Amino acid sequence: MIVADSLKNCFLVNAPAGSGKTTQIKAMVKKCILENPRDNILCITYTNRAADELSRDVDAKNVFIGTIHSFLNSFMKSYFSHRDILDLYYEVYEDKIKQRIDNSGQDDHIMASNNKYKDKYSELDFETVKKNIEKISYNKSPFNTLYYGGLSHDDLISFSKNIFDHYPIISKRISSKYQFIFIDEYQDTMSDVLKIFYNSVAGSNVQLYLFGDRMQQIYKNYDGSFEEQFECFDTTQALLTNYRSVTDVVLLLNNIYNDSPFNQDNSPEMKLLSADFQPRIVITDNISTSIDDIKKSDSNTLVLYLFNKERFSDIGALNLYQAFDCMEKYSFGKTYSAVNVLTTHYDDNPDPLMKLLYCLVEMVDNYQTQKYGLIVQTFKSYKSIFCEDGWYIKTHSDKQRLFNILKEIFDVFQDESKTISELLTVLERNSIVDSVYMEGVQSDDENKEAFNVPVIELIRVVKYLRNPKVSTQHGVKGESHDSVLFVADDSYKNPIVHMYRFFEMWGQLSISLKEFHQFYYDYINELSDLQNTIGMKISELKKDSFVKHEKVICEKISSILDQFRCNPYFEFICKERYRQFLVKPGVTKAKDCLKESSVFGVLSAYKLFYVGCSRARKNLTILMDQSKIKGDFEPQKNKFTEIGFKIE
Ligand SMILES: Nc1ncnc2c1ncn2[C@@H]1O[C@H](COP(=O)(O)OP(=O)(O)OP(=O)(O)O)[C@@H](O)[C@H]1O
Repeated sequence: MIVADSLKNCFLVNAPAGSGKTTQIKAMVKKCILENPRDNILCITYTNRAADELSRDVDAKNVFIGTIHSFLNSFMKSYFSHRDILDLYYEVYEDKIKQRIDNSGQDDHIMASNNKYKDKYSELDFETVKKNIEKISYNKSPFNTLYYGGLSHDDLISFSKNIFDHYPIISKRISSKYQFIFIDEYQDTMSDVLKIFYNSVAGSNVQLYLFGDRMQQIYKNYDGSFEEQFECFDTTQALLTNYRSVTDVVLLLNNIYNDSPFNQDNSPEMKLLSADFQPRIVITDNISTSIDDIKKSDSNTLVLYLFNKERFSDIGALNLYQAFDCMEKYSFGKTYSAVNVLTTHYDDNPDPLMKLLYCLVEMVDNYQTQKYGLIVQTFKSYKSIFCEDGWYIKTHSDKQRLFNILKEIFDVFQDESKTISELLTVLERNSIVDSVYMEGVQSDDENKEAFNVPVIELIRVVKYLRNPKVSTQHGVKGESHDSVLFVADDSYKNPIVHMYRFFEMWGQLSISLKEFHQFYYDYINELSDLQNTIGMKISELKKDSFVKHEKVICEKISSILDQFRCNPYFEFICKERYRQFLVKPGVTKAKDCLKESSVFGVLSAYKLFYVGCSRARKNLTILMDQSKIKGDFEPQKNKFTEIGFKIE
């Protein structure tokens, strides 16, 4: 491993909520431009929206602000037609290309795309594909177009990493081009991306800054494999002023963070303000009545709900939730959950089907309000989704044709009986969506369930998300409000949040994120080690497979018990289940004690609780459901009081 600490050119600025990280990056970029006008500056943001926000008043040619995809797309372009890189491409993708040519599963969509290729080039075999690809490109889509050298979102990153690993000289070109590199939201950045930059700049004079807050980690992009490198970063630059909240809330946040180097003081302006009441815990036996009462006393209260199955059910979008919730690609452990993809704006939506559908919902809105210019702009901005021949207007008749198509789409959305499948048929008939994109959406078997969902459910979710008075766990970041009401809730499936178990643990333990995270990563390493040994997921164990692997499983359980013997997190969350297994070993008990989600659920509750509280500028209320409280409430009550809440 390359050690950077002797060079002191890698900085990790982990700073709590409201400490002005985004503001600081902007200020540093501007300072760099002024002080080092000849230097090049690279600033990687997590979303396109964040990039737009950051670029708003930075206007200099030597600054690149964008997502990792837009950066790699621009940086790798010149290498993508190089012979050696093309050879690496064929090496990496040969099997996939050949499998697609063979189409042994007789997939209709693949057959159609193979025929299309043959129509164009008269034959289709691996050598022909090789002969015809002149360069590789990023196709800005979730799907690879491997016959044409097109890399999808995921493969742009994995293939670029492959290139950097094979050709360190190309990796070094990042550090010879950029003198300052900033990465925002490092906690949600893939380890591969962190490694690309770290490996490039270590040993150089380039200054690499990672900004973010581990406590606000939302996605499962980061897999814990950059921990050793983090140790080499200079962490002395701190942002310890909170510009968002009044003193009571900041003191509370410090207590939740429970890590003295990250203790914040609030700004002089915020010190002058005071809340209408001390942060409070309200315990109720009727959540919805209490929400109504609180909103009546302060109608501007922002209500933070856990977006879970019940919430989708309440807003009339249960079918949509269920269709996505059963998809393997959004199951527990994957980067995104069903809730992520259903609550993310189309700009940054990682799911191809939802990105397309939410784009259409917006177009339909614009159609209704006759903002046709905005519709054309959306078509233009998403060239990988929409087929230019379908929407391009040259003549009056093109205009009329497009208008008719929009009307047809609008009518589908107006009809409560129509399904997503019927909407897709309209799109296909009118060739408005790019054929590769449509093929990707249609041929993904996991989407089948979603095709039967009524389109009206999409509108209900979008409308709900637009309400400025409610927010979800994923919409929470970046927002703030004078009065916040955090509704404490559990969710045992997608998203996994064990809030009341977290409260119970908190009553008994002094929790710190660093130690809790470390335990989580160490623990899941053990679980994945076991899964690798038995060659299957623990959750898929059945009676016979358990018997087959019983010896290995029992050994692992004993070694985990030994390894985490004195770990307070393990003791609280897992130990009882392990004990039960030892009393009477069996498949159910084994699955029960080796469940990653029991640890993850409490960890995610801790982070969510912090993020929720941090959104309040002045008044903060936590609403707890009496019937969901776990264990003895007395120690929990003491904990809440000790950290700055009053209990009502
Ligand atoms: N130096 C500053 N002076 C005054 N106000 C500031 C300063 N820095 C940030 N702020 C304000 O404080 C608020 C929080 O800032 P910002 O969003 O940059 O923080 P953040 O650390 O990125 O937040 P979070 O991590 O909670 O999303 C914003 O309203 C911002 O305008």
